[in-house]
Amino acid sequence: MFTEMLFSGLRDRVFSLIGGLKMSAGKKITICVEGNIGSGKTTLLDHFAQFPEVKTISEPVNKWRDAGGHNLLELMYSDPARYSCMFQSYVQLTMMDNHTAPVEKPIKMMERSIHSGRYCFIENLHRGGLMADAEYAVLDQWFQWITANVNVQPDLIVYLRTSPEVALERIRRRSRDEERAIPESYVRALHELHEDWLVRRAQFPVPCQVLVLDADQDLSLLKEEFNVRKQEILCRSEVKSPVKSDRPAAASAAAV
Ligand SMILES: Nc1ncnc2c1ncn2[C@@H]1O[C@H](COP(=O)(O)OP(=O)(O)OP(=O)(O)O)[C@@H](O)[C@H]1O
Repeated sequence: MFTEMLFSGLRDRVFSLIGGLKMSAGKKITICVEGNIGSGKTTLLDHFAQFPEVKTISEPVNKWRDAGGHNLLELMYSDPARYSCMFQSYVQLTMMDNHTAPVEKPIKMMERSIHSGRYCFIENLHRGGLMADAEYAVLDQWFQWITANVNVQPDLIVYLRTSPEVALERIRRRSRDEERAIPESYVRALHELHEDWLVRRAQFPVPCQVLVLDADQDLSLLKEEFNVRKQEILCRSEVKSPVKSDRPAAASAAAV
């Protein structure tokens, strides 16, 4: 028991040292926070914003609510069949912007990624009959081009895993104007797509290691877990029970 503790302590120190060396060699780390609507992504980012080595890029939804004076989120929910392709093309642009934004600090932590846009949201709209085949094909070709030519590769995904019931309850409680009409089926379908992608790995590639956190727990307890697992979340120690990447190291996208 004592030897085990000593060994795991030593191992964490080694990983932390490697993380430190990676950063001191100028390699910046990007962490993407994923999870269903209402899973607590902004809470996690707000929590980590206090650390001097972390630059957070949170609430991309604010950009979607004010794109050149247009609330694209509202348009999308008011008539998804008409506006979801336009909306998702803007999401891809804003996500690519966030992935490539230069930061001074060693760690960039961003809310969502271009990957969840494609594998969860675009997929959901197309499967649900709200996006035409041709629109889906064009968005997919943009996605394939971007992931092959631009560095949108995260080092770690932190997946805030909720049950659809908890996500729905949080969405109802915060009552964001545009989200009032979200059907329960939409949140359930998004849950299944996050699970397919990040846990079951049923259909789409996972671009990096995944750390899964139980985000059904009360947000104050979740914040305690953020503290306890800070080293793992910041890529400084080995991720316990990770979901591993599908992407061979050599296949990662070229840097821009
Ligand atoms: N590709 C997309 N990526 C993210 N959100 C999208 C996308 N397409 C549509 N949306 C909508 O944007 C809104 C924001 O959802 P998102 O989960 O990104 O943030 P959030 O709910 O504020 O996060 P949290 O509550 O976990 O902090 C939701 O209404 C969601 O349905």
